[in-house]
Amino acid sequence: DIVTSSEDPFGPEVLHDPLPFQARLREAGPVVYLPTYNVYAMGRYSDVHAALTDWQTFECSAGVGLSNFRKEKPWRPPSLLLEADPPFHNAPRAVLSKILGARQLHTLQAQWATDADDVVDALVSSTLEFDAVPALAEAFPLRVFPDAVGIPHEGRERLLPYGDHLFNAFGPENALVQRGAGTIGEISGWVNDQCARNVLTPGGFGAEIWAAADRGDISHEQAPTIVRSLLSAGVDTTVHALAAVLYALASNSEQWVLLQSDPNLARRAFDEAIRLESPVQTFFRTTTRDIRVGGTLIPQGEKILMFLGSANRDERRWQNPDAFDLTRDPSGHVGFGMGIHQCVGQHVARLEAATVMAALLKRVKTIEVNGPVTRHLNNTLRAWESLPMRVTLK
Ligand code: HEM
Ligand SMILES: O=C(O)c1ccc(C2CC2)cc1
Repeated sequence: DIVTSSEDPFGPEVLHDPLPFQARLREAGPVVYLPTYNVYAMGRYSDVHAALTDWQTFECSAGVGLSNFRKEKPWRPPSLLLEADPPFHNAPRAVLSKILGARQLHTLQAQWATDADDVVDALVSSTLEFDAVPALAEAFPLRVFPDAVGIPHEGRERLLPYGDHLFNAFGPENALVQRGAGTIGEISGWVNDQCARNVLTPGGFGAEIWAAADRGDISHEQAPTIVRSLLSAGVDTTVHALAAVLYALASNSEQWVLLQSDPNLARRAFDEAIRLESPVQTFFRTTTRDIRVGGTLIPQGEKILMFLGSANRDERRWQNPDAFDLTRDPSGHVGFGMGIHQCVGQHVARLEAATVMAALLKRVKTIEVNGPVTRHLNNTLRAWESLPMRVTLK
């Protein structure tokens, strides 16, 4: 009674345009076995949501990529949050929840608003036609986030390639992973060096993690790996999420007009863009026991591939799922995950996006796509290579 599919979700065709495959996956049933990778795939919202919120049955400590850490050595020491389960997950999670919580970010809000105004003003005073990927989606997070973490300025250009390889490495060892393999050793060494106490600026997120170790909330051995979590999860994700919301607004001019009439819709616009594009497309879990899903018995110890992007466009859960619609309530989307591992940095991401959109709304009258949009292929990220845009000013 096992439904199977011989399609390759990590091949270039599906990575380039995942929507047709995801529609077939949802149609085929709650669980579809993919013999190509010996994994069980879920594409429907209800099944993905159920797996994300049942951490006892669908564990993370065997890794949240294709590789099973119980059978293969991880390419880097496991994350103490992402690749950990209770009880080991609890303390590191509590520490980051406190440091990255919405309340803490008020001090950053004013500074980031100024940074966003500076980036937008400098851009539109030099040109009204630009590629939004380098000019905004990369420029703003790389200007504000490394400083918020408190790492030195030297070598920050390594952050994007580090994240690109990290997200590729959750998938199979295909050409995308091989492309990064040559430089990841040097890049990882640099990333690990940025997690040391003595290089981190006082008051930054990194120093706060070390202060939590001084309080005994975590151990000093754990502190650098938790700083590494910020540098791993906090850059490429926000870059491609920002590109997603800029693309959505530029290609749905009536939604841009709606946003201009009510700037408070900016946060909803970001979450709706994350629902629609799902910058983080997929993650895995490993079953801790035999479990029946739909009509399929999944044995213990099997890898489950959850398609967050598919769940976020499931017609069983969303009306007119493929529309970017600021009148819809996007809450409940799984673009930040769900349950005990739900993105602990989501408030940071939302603040970055809200400040950029506020700065654009102040200066820009119209925004439109002004040339071919190209994608950057990655095993896990729905990522952008180029987003040519044209704006007019107020
Ligand atoms: C729009 C940007 C972002 C997206 C789409 C995103 C997405 C996600 C998703 C889907 C998960 C759950 C992974 C799973 O269940 O296996 C997650 C977890 C996580 N995210 Fe984010 N993230 C974003 C930004 C950030 C930022 C800015 C930070 C740090 C400041 C961050 C730090 C983390 C960490 C540490 C975890 C692991 C949480 C845990 O396992 O308890 N993320 N994120
Ligand atoms: O803790 C980490 O290293 C980590 C790495 C990547 C992510 C993805 C989901 C955003 C989350 C956490």
